[in-house]
Amino acid sequence: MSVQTSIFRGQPVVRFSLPGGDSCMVALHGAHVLSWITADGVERLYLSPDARFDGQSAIRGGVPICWPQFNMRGSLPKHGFVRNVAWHAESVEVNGKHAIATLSLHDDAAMRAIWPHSFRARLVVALAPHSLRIALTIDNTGSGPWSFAAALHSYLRVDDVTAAGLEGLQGANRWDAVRDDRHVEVAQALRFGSEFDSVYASPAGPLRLVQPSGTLEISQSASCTETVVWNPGPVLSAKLDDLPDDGWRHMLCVEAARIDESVLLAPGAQWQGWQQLTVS
Ligand SMILES: O=P(O)(O)OC[C@H]1O[C@@H](O)[C@H](O)[C@@H](O)[C@@H]1O
Repeated sequence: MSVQTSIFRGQPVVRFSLPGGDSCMVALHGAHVLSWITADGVERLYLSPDARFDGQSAIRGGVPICWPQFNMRGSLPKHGFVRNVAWHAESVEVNGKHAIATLSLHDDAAMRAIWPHSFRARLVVALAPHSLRIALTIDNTGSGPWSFAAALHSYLRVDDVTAAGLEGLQGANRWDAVRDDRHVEVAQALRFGSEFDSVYASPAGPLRLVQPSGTLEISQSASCTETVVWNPGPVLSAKLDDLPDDGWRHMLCVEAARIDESVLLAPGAQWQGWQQLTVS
């Protein structure tokens, strides 16, 4: 059965919702989750009003999928190439209190020209009351092993990032990419206001994004061994032409990632990584 799509800013999207009112929208381009609105009408993801929707560029906001490379750590385009191509909408199932959308991507000649491996990627977006779970599954469909990095690069919407705190990383090993400095995190709650770009060794427990308006719990699979926290701050925000100058104030990226030790996947083997967001 084919999946019904609609058009959002010129691009095909899949929309689904629960009887209680929670809803979600996913672009086929990049299998990019663009919106998650809870039943109280609150949008939980940040999507830049200046994001490019040209069917080629990475979309600024929502949940970009970074794969098979993180950032510039390799010879591929920044954050890999799957956020720049159209995925296939496989299915949307709504049953009772849950809705699940599945999108997939297979290697093709254009991808093999820059990364000569056979793979299948699948993104499962599961919506439940007050929660969203995004799971990326990678299969090696080729005849030799290959390795990759990955990140679910979620842009969480915040009312004012300077009034928010991110709890749960105290005691975690941190690489501060802005200062190129490694240390153990001492802060009970991270605070934001200038450029923040750090890779943390993932703690065992969930993180909490605490705002005056409420708290979002963020958890991730053990297979995602790092958590990236990114906010461009006012100076970098002004330089990014697909983000308004004050965009930094309304977003915080908390990314479930696999970076420092890449995954080595044997032929026929499978890997999965997920992030779950829960409004508490
Ligand atoms: O602008 P892009 O390619 O989407 O990347 C945004 C940011 O993504 C974060 O994951 C990185 O830690 C940052 O260094 C990077 O700037």
